[in-house]
Amino acid sequence: MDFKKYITIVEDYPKEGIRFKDITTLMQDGEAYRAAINEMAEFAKEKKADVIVGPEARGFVVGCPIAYALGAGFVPVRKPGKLPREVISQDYGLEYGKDQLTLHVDSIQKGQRVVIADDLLATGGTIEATIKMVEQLGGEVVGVAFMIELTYLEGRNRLKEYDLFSLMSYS
Ligand SMILES: O=P(O)(O)OC[C@H]1O[C@H](OP(=O)(O)OP(=O)(O)O)[C@H](O)[C@@H]1O
Ligand SMILES: Nc1ncnc2[nH]cnc12
Repeated sequence: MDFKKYITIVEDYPKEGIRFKDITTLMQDGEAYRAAINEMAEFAKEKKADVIVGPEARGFVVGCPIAYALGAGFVPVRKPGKLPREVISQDYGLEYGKDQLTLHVDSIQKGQRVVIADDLLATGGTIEATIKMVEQLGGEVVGVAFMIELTYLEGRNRLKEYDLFSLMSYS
């Protein structure tokens, strides 16, 4: 399937100079959404993932259906103040800002095989911060999966040690 035809590019959003890749037009098409998730789920299955970890908010849209397809658990990574119990946290930078991510301390068991899923890889800051937290809890990151990779931001260079899957890329 030509997934790119379902993505809408929005110029200068949320800041001037950013070409925003909007996945909502893919999600609203049932066939395209299912086909995209199925391909990502196939990768996670090959990696024998026990748990899928996804960062708020678009990582939920991608990570939850992958977890469901595999019968694996889903663990949310959230922005500060959103998880109700004890968390670990990690600062990170974005293509258009700076933030912090958090993860429940008891969400990953030592030695669990973890695939991290998100809609898009830009600078890699979000995923790098997520990986650090998963590893801090003793999880083994066996793969990282994205719908979209922005190759010009070279996020992949920060993830050299990890098996990376992306459905489509923009250069
Ligand atoms: O590779 P990076 O430079 O870290 O950028 C990619 C991240 O940016 C977006 O999330 P955003 O923080 O905008 O949050 P949202 O999913 O809540 O919209 C996107 O969903 C990725 O998680
Ligand atoms: N260009 C972009 N489009 C959509 N989401 C993003 N997250 C970071 N950069 C992005």
